[in-house]
Amino acid sequence: MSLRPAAPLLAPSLLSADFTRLGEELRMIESAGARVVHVDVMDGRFVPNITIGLPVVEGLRKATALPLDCHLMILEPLRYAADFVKAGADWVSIHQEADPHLHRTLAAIRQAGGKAGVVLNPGTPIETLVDLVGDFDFVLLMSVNPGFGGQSFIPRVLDKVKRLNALRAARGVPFFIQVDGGVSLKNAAELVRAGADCLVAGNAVFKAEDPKAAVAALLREMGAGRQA
Ligand SMILES: O=C(CO)[C@H](O)[C@H](O)COP(=O)(O)O
Ligand SMILES: [Co+2]
Repeated sequence: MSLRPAAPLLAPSLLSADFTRLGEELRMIESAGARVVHVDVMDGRFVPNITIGLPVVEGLRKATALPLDCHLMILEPLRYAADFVKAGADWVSIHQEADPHLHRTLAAIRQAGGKAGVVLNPGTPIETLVDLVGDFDFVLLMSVNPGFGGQSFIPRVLDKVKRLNALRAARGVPFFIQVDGGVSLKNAAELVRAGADCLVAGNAVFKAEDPKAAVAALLREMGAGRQA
């Protein structure tokens, strides 16, 4: 049994998209080959920014068949996590740093029918997840401090991906590893080689001169990383 999905996934982050044309942006990434959409939900409390909420997720659900990956950067995620699944999210991830009751919130996401993920800020060690292995479907490693798109990748996260990959192999449990923040053509292959299965990219896709070509180029790099 492989512990990783068949092919690495690219999840363009709508945070960097044109919010006046979200339907078109979805169609563009879909036709370019993206198979997941990343949706950054921020509450202005856990992070210093406010973005998307439940009504927008409901709208996105009607506009695309792609899985919606909702990254909740909110305090007290248990209050809303199942509601995001009901609104149309397929994957819901919650921050380790925002929730003292991770086990309960992960169970609520799964019970609502979603894939449950835990997110770790750059400074939060992977060892904090050891006693939850089996209770989540994926781990999202932040490679920037959450709150804003367009920041620079923090290089030491690469080693964190490797260590999480080793932990997965040692435990033999098939969760997938996602990386979010500052992903670009410069680091995509290396991240996949280190063990990442899903890369989130905002600016590298939507702020590129040719976003469709950027998706294709990132997917190519990721494929090369998997083969290496
Ligand atoms: O969670 C996030 C920020 O908190 C975003 O998903 C992330 O920053 C993606 O944007 P970029 O690829 O431009 O860094
Ligand atoms: Co995100």
